[in-house]
Amino acid sequence: TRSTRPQRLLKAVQEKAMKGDPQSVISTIDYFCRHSEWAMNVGDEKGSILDSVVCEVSPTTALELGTYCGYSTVRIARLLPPGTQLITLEFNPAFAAVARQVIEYAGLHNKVCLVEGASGDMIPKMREMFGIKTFDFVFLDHWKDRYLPDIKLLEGCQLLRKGSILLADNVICPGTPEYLEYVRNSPHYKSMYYKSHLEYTKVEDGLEKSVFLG
Ligand SMILES: Cc1ncnc2c1ncn2[C@@H]1O[C@H](/C=C/CNC(=O)c2cc(-c3ccc(F)cc3)cc(O)c2O)C[C@H]1O
Ligand SMILES: [Mg+2]
Repeated sequence: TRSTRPQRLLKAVQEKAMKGDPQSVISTIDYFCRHSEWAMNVGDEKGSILDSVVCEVSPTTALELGTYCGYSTVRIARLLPPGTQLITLEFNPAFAAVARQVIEYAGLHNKVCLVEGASGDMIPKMREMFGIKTFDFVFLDHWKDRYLPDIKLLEGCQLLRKGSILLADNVICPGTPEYLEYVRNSPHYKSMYYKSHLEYTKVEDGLEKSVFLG
């Protein structure tokens, strides 16, 4: 049967990127998505903004919602100092299988824990599974209608602390109107918008960074 797009993306990484070199894995995926097949990775332009926020926060504990092929997982994990951990949630086993191999190829498996499951089920289990007290940084890039319920769940499970940073992809395209309205109007968040473009296109999109105020 015909391969899937994530499988073809993985093949490009295994054939063209340098094993153990996260930057070459990132560049290979960006080249593949720009010149062969578009895929819904955060991409190089928004990825640079993601990099700058991760470096600014330099989180000890980080959570990613929606691994997909592991592109942003590699972007984040490559910037984390030793002893820190990125937990990434993915409920599609086929995507998780590709992501595991992309993360492994980049040599970042010791910094990443990919958990197969739905965010709504797994978030309440974070403390018991990982001994996590709170998350310093959360990257949201999963189903857009799950952004708002999941941050309310993070709040409810006391997994955010004063100063925790949320960074959300696609707040313009495809768009996350309920989420934006909430983080921009709630007294519990200070929010700012980073204008950019939809990955590999000229269409406007952006990232919303929100600081939890407690
Ligand atoms: C609840 C939950 N738990 C765990 N994993 C979850 C989950 N919901 C989705 N996931 C996983 O995250 C991934 C989903 C990501 C959803 N992202 C998107 O739908 C998405 C779509 C576009 C886009 C823009 C314009 C267009 F014309 C077409 C597409 C661009 C993007 O950057 C995106 O992230 C894969 C899925 O299995
Ligand atoms: Mg996205």
